[in-house]
Amino acid sequence: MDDYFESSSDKGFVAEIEEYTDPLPEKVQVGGSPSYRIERKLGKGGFGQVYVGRRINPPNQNETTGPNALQVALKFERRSSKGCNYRPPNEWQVYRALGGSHGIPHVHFKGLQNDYYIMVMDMLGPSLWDVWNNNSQAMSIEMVTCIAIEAISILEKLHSRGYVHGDVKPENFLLGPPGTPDEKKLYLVDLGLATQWRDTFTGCHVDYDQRLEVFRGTVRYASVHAHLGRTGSRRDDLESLAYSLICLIRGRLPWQGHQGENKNFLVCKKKMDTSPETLCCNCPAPFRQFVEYVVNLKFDEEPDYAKCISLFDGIINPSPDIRPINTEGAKKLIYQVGHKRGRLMMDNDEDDVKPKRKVRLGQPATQWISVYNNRRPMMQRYHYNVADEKLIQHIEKGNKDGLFISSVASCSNLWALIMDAGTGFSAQVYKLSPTFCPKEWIMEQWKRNYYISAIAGTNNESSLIVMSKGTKYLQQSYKVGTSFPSKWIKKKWGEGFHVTAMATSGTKWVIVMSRGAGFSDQVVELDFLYPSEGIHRRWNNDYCITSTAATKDQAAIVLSIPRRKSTNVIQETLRTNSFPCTLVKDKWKKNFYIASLCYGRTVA
Ligand SMILES: Nc1ncnc2c1ncn2[C@@H]1O[C@H](COP(=O)(O)OP(=O)(O)OP(=O)(O)O)[C@@H](O)[C@H]1O
Repeated sequence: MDDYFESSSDKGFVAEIEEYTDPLPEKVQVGGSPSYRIERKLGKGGFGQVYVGRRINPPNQNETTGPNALQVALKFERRSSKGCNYRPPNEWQVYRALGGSHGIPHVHFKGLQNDYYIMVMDMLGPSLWDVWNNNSQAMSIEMVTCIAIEAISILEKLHSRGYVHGDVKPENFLLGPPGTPDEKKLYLVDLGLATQWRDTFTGCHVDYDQRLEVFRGTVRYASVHAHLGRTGSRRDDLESLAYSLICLIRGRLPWQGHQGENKNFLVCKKKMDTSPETLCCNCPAPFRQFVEYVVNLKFDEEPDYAKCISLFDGIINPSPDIRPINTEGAKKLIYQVGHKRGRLMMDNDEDDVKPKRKVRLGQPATQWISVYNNRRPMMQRYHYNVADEKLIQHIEKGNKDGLFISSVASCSNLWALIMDAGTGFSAQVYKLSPTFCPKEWIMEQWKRNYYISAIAGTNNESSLIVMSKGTKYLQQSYKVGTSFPSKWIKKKWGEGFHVTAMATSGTKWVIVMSRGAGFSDQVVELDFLYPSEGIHRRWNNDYCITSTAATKDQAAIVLSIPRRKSTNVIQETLRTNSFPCTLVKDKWKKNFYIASLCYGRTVA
């Protein structure tokens, strides 16, 4: 029997900066391109590095863009880098699909030379981050407004081709080369993290998933869903754009400055805790409305790009010619949509962009989360607000009536106890312990073939552990951590274990995993609020909730597919400020019985 007591140090995946030791080739010529000499460095990112390439034998005519241009941008990625892993970079394929479409630079040649994958692309100008930085770290509202509407149109185009960018940020928006007719044009570069939101063959939206251990993107601008490892979709690019715009106006985002191994968690928590009003203070109202709209988008919802653009109508200079950024793309988009509807401009009053529900109010709420399973009638009993010394009475009475404990939870250091006749257990022991998880006692019971079947912890570290005989489990293991141990769970899934119980104590988590749990698959929904959308999507895919736990910051819901498909469970959930006494009775009348219970974070 193995157990784990170390605190977890799970960190999201962040692109690692690579240091290059191999020299770059002196002369670049790939895929039938002209030969270039490498000049100054343009920038260095996560995986690649970008240089100016100047033609060695330039033709007489001086072209600024296109395959014959005198100067090009050369993006190098080492073959052995993490991003490539001896295969052409993902970015190549995305540029093949998108290069040259509105707001995406042309890639003219690409190929492998020496140890490098090299991409030859149109040379562009400074990034928005450079412009902001060179202007004493400031940018006018007028400029940011133009960027907003043009960037939305670029994203619309990119999304319409089935891709999401995955790393929208000021550093990845470039202007055209200074002193050329394109100097006011906006471009989006770095397609290295782009993924498809639409399946090429079926044309359907890709499936929703949450893989907590995966983080791709840039912490400062990442959407909350990206932090939480959810499959990227169109809403994420728009959320990152919103953060980029606010950062350009305000110079700073409220979640900057966090460091250390918990950075990802703290930044994400702050994003959830910051209301659109607070985030957008000192910004014109359309920016707040844009934030409210994008943070409320569903996973597969098609954003209304034209409406987003029209939010900024009132604060943009009506004359496009004197705008600091070329907004041709935005104009075209509004025109197309207007045309479809038989008019040129959107009528803002008709159906305004309003959030359907407010998910981020900046006020954390803590509630009871109770889960009910539809099953054959049985006796179930609940007790709540139970003090330590009263526990024994309730448990003994329940046992006498043929009931075993099925769930336990804690609120304000008092216990909630669910006992019922349908557990299938043959014997049960419990321990009320002043420490979170009393290792010796648990090991002792494991030796006697009892397995943990329910567990709860209070804010002051005491815990109630229930261990039972007659479970299906073959082996059990648990881990206590100061953050949700997603990596450990993933590892144990690989060894045939499934989560069978969870609890929290303050900010600590304990996860119990068992072999032989009778599940064919399992997923975790973790969020800074009750993950309603994720739960519904999982329910639609035959998962049902099998464990819940929450801290004052986060709620974790484990959902599983039973191995025996005949077990067709119908589930309902409730979130209530006080213990749902009368509601439970209503559920019983309909043959729904409490299957899981916890107290913690529900809405932000
Ligand atoms: N076509 C271009 N013309 C001019 N400068 C460019 C061009 N492409 C990239 N750059 C510069 O190089 C920087 C890094 O490029 P890019 O983002 O494509 O690389 P990356 O390694 O994928 O970076 P990261 O993933 O960290 O954002 C950009 O921020 C920009 O300053």
